[in-house]
Amino acid sequence: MTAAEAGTRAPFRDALLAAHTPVVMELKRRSAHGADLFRNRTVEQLVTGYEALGAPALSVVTGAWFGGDPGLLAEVTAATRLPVLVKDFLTKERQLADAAAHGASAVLLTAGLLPRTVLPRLTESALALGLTPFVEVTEEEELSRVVHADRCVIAVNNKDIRQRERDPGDPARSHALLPAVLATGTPVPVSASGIRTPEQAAGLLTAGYRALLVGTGLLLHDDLPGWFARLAREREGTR
Ligand SMILES: O=P(O)(O)OC[C@@H](O)[C@@H](O)c1c[nH]c2ccccc12
Repeated sequence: MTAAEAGTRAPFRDALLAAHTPVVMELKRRSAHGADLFRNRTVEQLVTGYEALGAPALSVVTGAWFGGDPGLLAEVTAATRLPVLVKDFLTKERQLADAAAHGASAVLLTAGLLPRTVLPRLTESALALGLTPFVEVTEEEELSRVVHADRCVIAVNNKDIRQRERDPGDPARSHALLPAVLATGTPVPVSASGIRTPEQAAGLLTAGYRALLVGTGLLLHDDLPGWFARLAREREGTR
């Protein structure tokens, strides 16, 4: 698929809002510890598997820390019509334009790593390019820097990006920050990273998160239909 054809993709933010199974499913080649996560599967096989599970959107880690490379985005967007989020440490307008040119629908903006004035500027550039800013925070204070929250996805990262995500991650952070995230006015609060079990996932959705982002937990699980069936049952039980 060419980037022009990719214009038919649903906007990333809207896809999450409309999702039946609101889990952004991630393609990440390696864990922060260097463990192989693709496990001999091709991009195409992973994408097809995620689509069959009802993914509303995909995430692809292009950063070298996680075994990624810039070509991975084009491979993923060529394999799917789902909206795709690029996860990398993006700091420049040029990188956002490149992501858009390669078919991305959303870009990661890491609030804690960007200088105070840069986050608003990149948020505006992303919106002007038709990209959903996926703004990731780890602390309440970082939320005060967010602009245009109504047009952004705001995600709480349960892992510590300053430790290069080598910690296991704790969904308790998402539970603690939810009121502050909602107060920004984002329609799509997301909990990201370190979500391993369907029980954790259901707990976060029941608490009020509109969507989740899961990478390692899915990539290392051998019965994903079972994982999602369990998530559905857990959510049903709390309704
Ligand atoms: O594999 P996990 O624990 O489910 O996490 C996914 C995702 O959030 C993580 O890959 C990530 C979070 N922030 C990032 C920044 C760059 C690259 C990757 C990331």
